Amino acid sequence: MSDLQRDLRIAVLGVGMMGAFHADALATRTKGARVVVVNDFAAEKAAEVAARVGARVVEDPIAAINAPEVDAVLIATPGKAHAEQVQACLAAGKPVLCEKPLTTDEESSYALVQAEAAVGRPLVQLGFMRRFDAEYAALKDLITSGGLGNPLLVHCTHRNPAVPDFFNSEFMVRDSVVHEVDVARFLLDEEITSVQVLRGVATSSAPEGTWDPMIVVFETESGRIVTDEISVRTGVAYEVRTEVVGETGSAMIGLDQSLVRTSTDGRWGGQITPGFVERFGQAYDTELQRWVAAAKQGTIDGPGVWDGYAAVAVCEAGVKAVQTGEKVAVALKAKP
Ligand SMILES: NC(=O)c1ccc[n+]([C@@H]2O[C@H](COP(=O)([O-])OP(=O)(O)OC[C@H]3O[C@@H](n4cnc5c(N)ncnc54)[C@H](O)[C@@H]3O)[C@@H](O)[C@H]2O)c1
Ligand SMILES: O[C@H]1[C@H](O)[C@@H](O)[C@H](O)[C@@H](O)[C@H]1O
Repeated sequence: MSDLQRDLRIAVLGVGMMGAFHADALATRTKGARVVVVNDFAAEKAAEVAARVGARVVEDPIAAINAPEVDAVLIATPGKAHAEQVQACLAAGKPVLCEKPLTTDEESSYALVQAEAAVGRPLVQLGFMRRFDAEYAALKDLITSGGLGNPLLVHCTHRNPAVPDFFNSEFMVRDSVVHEVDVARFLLDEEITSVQVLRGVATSSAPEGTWDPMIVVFETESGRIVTDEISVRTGVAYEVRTEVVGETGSAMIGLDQSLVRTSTDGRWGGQITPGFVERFGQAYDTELQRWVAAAKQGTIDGPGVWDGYAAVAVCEAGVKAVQTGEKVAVALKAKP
């Protein structure tokens, strides 16, 4: 049987909330894929997921990547573990789907850009799943086809109902705002050149010293402005909206994607998606299916290592902007 005919054999690293979701999707909903190795620092989580998907546990993450039966790797460990694990995938020449953020600092992200360039082919795909969401794809098509005229402004809203206390303002930028950084780059097809963060009154549920919500303002190479409201403790639901204002029209997505309006007892109402799995379920599945098909051919099909690096560089400037209240310039290094 040729490589393209048999299932892609995957190692999943980190089977917490996101990794367990991806492992189940690979095992049950993705064509041509098989999870053969599971790794997690928490042995009981690894054992539970491995038993469910019919894989074996490998206790060391680097050994899991290098296991001879593994063709490709999905990394869903926390961001601070990504640099070493993605490097190991590149060293082994194995395609990898790495959850965002690529790493937690610009230098280590750029080292991965260089390491992939040394390999000579794209192997690293980033988990910016919004690019695979039907609404974001339609918005991108509308812009590309000229349906809004020249895009002038992008307004984003990103609200999570609740997060753990370690989610301080810096983490909000690196882990949450990173999605809008990629959305802006994807929709406008240009780099971000500066970041400013407006820090207002914080919600009483935020820990001392954490600005939640914040308004992040980006400028792009051509001078366009992108705004992002990031709120992670609304206590309400998962709300992700994006509006593009162009010269001849505007378009907004995420308004009521799952809002089934019901009318009973003289009242009307609906439900907002409670979390990212409900909102982006289709996007995660499409992302995985396309990655599996590409990885079988030894490549990627989606945002790559440069997109991961650029997003981390913008977020690093964003962290400085949070700390200082100043507008901070983004200077990307050379693209190999
Ligand atoms: N694309 C999305 O919408 C989305 C949603 C949620 C999380 N994420 C990303 O997925 C990643 C994981 O987030 P999560 O919410 O699932 O976190 P989590 O804490 O629920 O899970 C992380 C798991 O990794 C394990 N782990 C930690 N360090 C490890 C290491 N060095 N090697 C092996 N295992 C290790 C932990 O024991 C834990 O089980 C993060 O990068 C996060 O930003 C993306
Ligand atoms: O890791 C999660 C995930 O990326 C979600 O999509 C985002 O809404 C959260 O803010 C973030 O913390």
